Amino acid sequence: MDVSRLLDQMNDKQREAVAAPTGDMLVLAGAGSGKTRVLVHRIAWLMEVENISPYSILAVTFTNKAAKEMRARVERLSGGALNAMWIGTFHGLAHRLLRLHYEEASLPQNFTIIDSDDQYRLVKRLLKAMNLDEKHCPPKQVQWFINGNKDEGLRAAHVETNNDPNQQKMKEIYAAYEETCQRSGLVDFAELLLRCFETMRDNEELRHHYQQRFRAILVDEFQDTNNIQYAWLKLMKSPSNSMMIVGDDDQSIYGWRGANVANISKFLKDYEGAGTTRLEQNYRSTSNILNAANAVIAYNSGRLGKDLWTEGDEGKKIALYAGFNELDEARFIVSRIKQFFEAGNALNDTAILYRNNAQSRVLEEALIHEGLPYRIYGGLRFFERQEIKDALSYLRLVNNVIDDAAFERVVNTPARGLGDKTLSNIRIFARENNYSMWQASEVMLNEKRLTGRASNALQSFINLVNSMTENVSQQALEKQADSVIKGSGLYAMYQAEKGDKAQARVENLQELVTACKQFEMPEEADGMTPLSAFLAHASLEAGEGQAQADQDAVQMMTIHTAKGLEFPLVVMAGVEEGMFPSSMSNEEPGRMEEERRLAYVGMTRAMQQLIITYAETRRLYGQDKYHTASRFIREIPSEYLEEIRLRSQVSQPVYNRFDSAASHETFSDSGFSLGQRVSHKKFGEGTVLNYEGANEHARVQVNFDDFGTKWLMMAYAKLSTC
Ligand SMILES: Nc1ncnc2c1ncn2[C@@H]1O[C@H](COP(=O)(O)OP(=O)(O)OP(=O)(O)O)[C@@H](O)[C@H]1O
Ligand SMILES: [Mg+2]
Repeated sequence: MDVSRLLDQMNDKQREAVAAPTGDMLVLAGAGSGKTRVLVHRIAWLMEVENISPYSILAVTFTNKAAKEMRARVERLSGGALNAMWIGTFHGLAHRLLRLHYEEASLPQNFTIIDSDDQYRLVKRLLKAMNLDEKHCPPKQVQWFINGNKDEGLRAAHVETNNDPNQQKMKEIYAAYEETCQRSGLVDFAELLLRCFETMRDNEELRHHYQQRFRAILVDEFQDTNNIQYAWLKLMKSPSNSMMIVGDDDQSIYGWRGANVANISKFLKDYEGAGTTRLEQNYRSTSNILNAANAVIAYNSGRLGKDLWTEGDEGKKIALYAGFNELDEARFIVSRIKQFFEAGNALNDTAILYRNNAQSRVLEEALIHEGLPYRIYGGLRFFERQEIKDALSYLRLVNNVIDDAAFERVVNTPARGLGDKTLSNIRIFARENNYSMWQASEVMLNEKRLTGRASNALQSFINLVNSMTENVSQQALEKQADSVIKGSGLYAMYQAEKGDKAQARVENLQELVTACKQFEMPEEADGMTPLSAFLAHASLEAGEGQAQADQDAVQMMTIHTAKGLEFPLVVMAGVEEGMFPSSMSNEEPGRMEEERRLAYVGMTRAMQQLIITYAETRRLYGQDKYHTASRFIREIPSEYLEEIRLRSQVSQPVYNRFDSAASHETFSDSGFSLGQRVSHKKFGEGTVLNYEGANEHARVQVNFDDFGTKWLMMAYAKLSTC
């Protein structure tokens, strides 16, 4: 049997781990040192050398994408399909076990999995049934409470309330929620893990069966396991099987969701015979990138300590660009990606990483503008996001009340007590009389065809849209968006919710106002109102840009989503204080160090080139905010950095150390530069935001104090400096 290929292209330490005698083992190593590669080769080794059947292997990883990739890599190495092998995420594997053993788990055979939105709705219904006010018990907070306890393995009956009335109330709701789910056969994500754990814990026969079946358990990204996941792994473990865990304490980035990096030391304590292998050579990144990342993470305390080095080339320095604003930043990023692409690289090899999903919008627009296809992972494109579609639907109604799709979407969002029955009556009446839903509603109200409650709810919706139409249609576009988002109750609805998802929705709504502010009327919009031109832009954009399934495309995602992946060119965008680290990281102990680990994860995704950008002013929540470079940039020794600066004729206010020479990219020969104050005969004074083209084709974008943002032809604009 030739197993040398399993040890090819491996250093001594890696080989040691792949070919170790069976036993428990920890591989603790920094980014790009080949942990995942070792794990994949170890699986093949166990099958071929230790004669362990694929049926007896259990491999766990963090995302479905990673699980799929891992299976493909093992199958390639061992040359055949391995259907009997269990590879999956914790949730996926727990689901599989519960389907197989629903009886032991006390679940109906056809139990239903509910996602976070379903869970939210269920909690809301429950609160109503219990006569509890959502103001005092916000549904998101209830969800947070339930899931947090489940992640710690606590049922309602186990929750300690310390006689705190608030906690007691939460506990009561949790108990009622458990009862409802059990009665209706519903299982939420946290329940998958907890129920699976309990089933294995309480059923000795079943536990023994799996302990014997799974002779080898392997876990990737172990640093992000939470307590219930670790407890479940422990149940699967017996003295006769072995467990290999690989991880990196410096890449633990899910603490905010209950992940517990201390599980690594717990593992070593729980399994005393476990050996530890440290991999220290990085094969992914150039030495400039790696040294910079090492320097940043060195600012954290309490690390398990690792030395990471590379034999790789020094490579290019990390390019650092300070955009004048977020538009300038996006334009720079896209131009660099274009250069990389034109030099013969694939777009698939480029990734733009950001801290929050809301940051994608400006980048998406810049990519579309340049005709570069892109793909967003782990999230929807901006104009397809639920809250954005809700807000746009209100704007669509303001623009045109007979828009039925918009009507249907928001007539009961936020909830105003309109039931399915009433809506279906309106639909039927509209169809029979060839009315739009809006017209049908008005007629039905006039003719008193609806019951009191439904009629009040519908009337309040009609009044709301009417008053929006009257009050806002004369305002500037971004004012219209702002009034509609607030007036509709959407903003308040998401703001009242707790949790990161709701927070992201609030940010996205604010970003929509910014999008309106930055919107420029295209030439073909002649005669259209700004609102209808913007709505056309939003729906066109929703259908544009996003790449086809296997099309070469720029990869866009949050840094969290990029964990474990690698790309030749990585751009980290929006690396500013307040954005990254996020402004909330000062509030909770340990959050700042978690943000720094996130910076480390982001930087170490880059193989050949890393570009870090930030914007000195950023329009956030409708206001221009001055930002300074992130502390993480300042933590990179300057020898690894190259600041991208071109000539400039104006000096900027000094916001940070990179501004000392204050020379933003300028457009040659025009005599103007970004950020400069200029004056126009008709529009008055403003600030230069952007430019494109050259000579007689040059266009300049100016944000006029009284007229908003406009693109002007340089040749005709006759701008003067102020
Ligand atoms: N001995 C080796 N020789 C050549 N290339 C290697 C070697 N070991 C790993 N690599 C390559 O280095 C890159 C990083 O490996 P891998 O993704 O396994 O690292 P990792 O430690 O899992 O990283 P992360 O912490 O980001 O998950 C991959 O492209 C891999 O193929
Ligand atoms: Mg990995």
